[in-house]
Amino acid sequence: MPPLEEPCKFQAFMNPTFRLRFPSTMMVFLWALFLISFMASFLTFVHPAPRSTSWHKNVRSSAHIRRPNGISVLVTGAAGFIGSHVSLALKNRGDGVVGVDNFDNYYGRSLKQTRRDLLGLNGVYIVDGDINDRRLLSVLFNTVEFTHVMHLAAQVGVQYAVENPYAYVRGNIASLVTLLEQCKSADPQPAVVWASSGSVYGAQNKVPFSETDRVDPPTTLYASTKKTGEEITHTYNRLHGLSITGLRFFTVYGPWGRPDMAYFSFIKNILQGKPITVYRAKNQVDLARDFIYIDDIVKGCVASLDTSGKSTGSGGLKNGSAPYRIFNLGNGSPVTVPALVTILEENLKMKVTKDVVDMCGDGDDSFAYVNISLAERELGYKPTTDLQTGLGEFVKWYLWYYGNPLVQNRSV
Ligand SMILES: O=C(O)[C@H]1O[C@H](OP(=O)(O)OP(=O)(O)OC[C@H]2O[C@@H](n3ccc(=O)[nH]c3=O)[C@H](O)[C@@H]2O)[C@H](O)[C@@H](O)[C@@H]1O
Repeated sequence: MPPLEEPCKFQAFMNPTFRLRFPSTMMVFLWALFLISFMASFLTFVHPAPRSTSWHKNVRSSAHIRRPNGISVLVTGAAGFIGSHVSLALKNRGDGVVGVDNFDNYYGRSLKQTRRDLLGLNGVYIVDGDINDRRLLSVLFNTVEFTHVMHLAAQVGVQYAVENPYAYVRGNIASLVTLLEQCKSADPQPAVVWASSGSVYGAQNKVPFSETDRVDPPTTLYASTKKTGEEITHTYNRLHGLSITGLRFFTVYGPWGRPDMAYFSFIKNILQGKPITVYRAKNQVDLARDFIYIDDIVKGCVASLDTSGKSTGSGGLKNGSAPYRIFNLGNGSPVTVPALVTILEENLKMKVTKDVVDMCGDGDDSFAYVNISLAERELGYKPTTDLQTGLGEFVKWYLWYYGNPLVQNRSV
């Protein structure tokens, strides 16, 4: 330590204009005090400290279990399409449910805020936060002893990945690891059920897709992040004893759905008298999807939670093997996009102009046809809503929620 009167080495690099005379001990103390308080207030702003008393009260009340042998679930992405439906179903049967959602504006916030408000009326509290925030997760897990985590938060959308690839790394990989790290360290550890994706099957020719098939190569970045998620969760199962169930959702649709998806954007254009774009695969083959109604997906999610088995680790160390499962959740009956459009036209009693565009390359999976026998056997999963009925329910909801522009001349 140089003698006090000698200017310390650090000052040799400071801009002469701001070079200070070597401060007295009191000055050093005051500077240090200032810097500590500045950093503390900055961190409080950027990383909010544990919430207020009312925040804890809301979280605890929302997590309260009201049925014998009920479960207490943290639902990530709870303001999302599937997340909001699953949260309500769990709450209605008497489970404890706490949601967390970052309310990102991928497809606008207002629909998410409305879903949040409706869940609030049903006793489900959604924390406005990002699961990449380790402090927030730590506070949540110190406030509630979650038995399960239903991880539905993700950056979704197949095409958007081309525009904003970084959102998929942060939303589907970084956030998954942050969440799993918290689950690993929790005592007791929760069981984890999370949203993988049917798109992991990529350009596979063997149909119908089965869980035992090799899943590569994925054809989109979105699918790659979901496939990576399956590898990462497998690691946390083997190393730390987390019970993991991955659900490969296919094309989920229904009331309160996602405006970025085809069925949703189609109805908007039809009602506004605008044309729609119908993509076709190479060789002018119609694209087909395994459309699955939201109520059937909710049953699959709840059954996965109920059969998850227990995580075995404590303090991050594994004590025996824990279940690792993957299930296809679809309908098992692919429908082409033109057929979907026809059903919408019949429901609306309107015709739409279709701009048919042939896709170049592998920017999308042309065909999705799924084998759901494993979920049927292990989860008692049985889809009951066909596309005609499901789309009818969606159209009714859409006209109720947005109003019918042909009637009220309201814009969506
Ligand atoms: O199966 C899945 O895992 C994925 O299903 C959907 O992805 P996708 O099937 O591509 O759903 P849409 O974006 O609604 O597209 C459905 C079909 O309509 C086609 N499409 C889409 C938009 C459009 O304007 N025209 C059109 O023909 C797409 O190419 C696709 O074949 C969801 O958006 C993903 O989050 C989900 O992970």
